[in-house]
Amino acid sequence: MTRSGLTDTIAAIATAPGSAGVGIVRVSGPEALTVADGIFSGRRTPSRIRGGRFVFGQLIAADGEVLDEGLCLVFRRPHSYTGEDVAELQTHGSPAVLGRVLSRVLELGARLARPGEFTLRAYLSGRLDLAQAEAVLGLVEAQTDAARRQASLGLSGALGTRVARIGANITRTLAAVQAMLDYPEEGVPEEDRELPLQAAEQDLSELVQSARAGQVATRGARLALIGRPNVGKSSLLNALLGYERSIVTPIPGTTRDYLEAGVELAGVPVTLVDTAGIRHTTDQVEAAGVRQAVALAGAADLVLALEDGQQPREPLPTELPEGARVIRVQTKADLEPAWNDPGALRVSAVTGEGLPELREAIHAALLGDAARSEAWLTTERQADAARRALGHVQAARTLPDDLASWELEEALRALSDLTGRDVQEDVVDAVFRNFCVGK
Ligand SMILES: Nc1nc2c(c(=O)[nH]1)N(C=O)[C@@H](CNc1ccc(C(=O)N[C@@H](CCC(=O)O)C(=O)O)cc1)CN2
Ligand SMILES: Nc1nc2c(ncn2[C@@H]2O[C@H](COP(=O)(O)OP(=O)(O)OP(=O)(O)O)[C@@H](O)[C@H]2O)c(=O)[nH]1
Ligand SMILES: [Mg+2]
Repeated sequence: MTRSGLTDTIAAIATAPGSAGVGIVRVSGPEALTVADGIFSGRRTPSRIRGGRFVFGQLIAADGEVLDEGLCLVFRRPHSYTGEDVAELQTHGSPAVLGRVLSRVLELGARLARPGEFTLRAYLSGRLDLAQAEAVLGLVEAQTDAARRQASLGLSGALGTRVARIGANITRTLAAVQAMLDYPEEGVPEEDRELPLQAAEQDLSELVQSARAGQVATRGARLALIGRPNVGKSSLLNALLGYERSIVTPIPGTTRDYLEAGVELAGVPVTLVDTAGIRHTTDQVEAAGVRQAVALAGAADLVLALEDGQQPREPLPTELPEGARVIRVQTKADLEPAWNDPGALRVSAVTGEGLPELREAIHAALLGDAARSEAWLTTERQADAARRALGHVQAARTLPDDLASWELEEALRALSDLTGRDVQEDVVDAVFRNFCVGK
């Protein structure tokens, strides 16, 4: 996508394909209002409508046929989403009406917008930074409330504010370091050099940690139920789902193959994975299931490690993968417990006791403090920039002044990549390629 096309007037259907009460064709660019003049007939022609106002009228084809009745809503630059003149033609929302309106608009001189081009123009006119543009995409694609929430925070510019604060701290240290290099005899108070950098490091590492939660909220998480045979894995999966998905019997070794089911937990799309009970066995089929269970635990974002609350404790014959996030669960809480461990959540799949606490713990493990955070990193591109900035800040804290100064400059460059103020064109193109036409 080149930036030279900004003199073009672009148009697209802005609403989803299919039938709906209302549909919108959006036109943006220097000729937007004169293009709208050619199709819309009402009390005022579009180029005479004031910004922020709408007029009711008819949409007219080239041969004079009335295509539909509708509204023309006008925005005047720079007070529009794109920062350009914009006319919205709001019609009844059928593909037939919208298709005719769009082709008339194209005949009148607009060109079909490329994917994301309206938002690209908002970015190029300085109305949105790149992280906000990514948040727009997140809002359009949000499938859950958690995804919507973080995208909405991103669009508000909260991330930009936070990044600016980090940048200001790094700049303060950079100034102090450079002053020390230039006038070594004068000396610089430690709080001007060390404290802002500490704050920046703290802020950046929180941001980097929020990236995992941000991606979990958008893409969802895999949660594996692991434990010895008969501890109640399949029963707990069914209880979390609210329906009988997995077979439950009193016979140990009931689940042999793994099984997946989707559910929304605390606003996050979660895939629950039921697995074979882990034990040493000579049965080849069961042994394959056991190997699979261990592998599934390794691939999961979170492991629920279940132990039978009513049986004497017996450790798993295999170690859980290193680094796995684990919630320990003591099952069958409705029965007399055979052991006590404050580190395990007591849950009953039969009475539902402990389920709310378990859901809460899952939410906390998946989203953690990021759930309350002011701004999250939502894309791998942002996470990468934040990690690079953090690496340079950490390096600067250990290096002598001349080298530290270079690291700090690199950190500032990585930060500006994050919100995308002066980034390379190919980075911008990669972001907007993911959009749909009309956004
Ligand atoms: N009909 C319609 N609904 C929509 C959009 C749209 O383009 N059209 N949006 C598109 O994504 C979103 C809203 N985003 C928008 C952001 C800024 C402006 C805008 O005109 N801003 C001007 C004027 C502000 C004001 O009057 O207070 C400005 O900021 O100067 C419009 C929509 C969601 N709903
Ligand atoms: N009272 C009580 N019984 C439970 C509870 N959860 C499971 N059970 C019983 O424990 C037995 C085993 O339950 P499952 O859910 O099949 O256990 P599992 O861990 O999936 O077992 P495998 O698939 O064989 O590894 C069944 O008889 C269940 O009815 C519970 O919370 N309370
Ligand atoms: Mg089972």
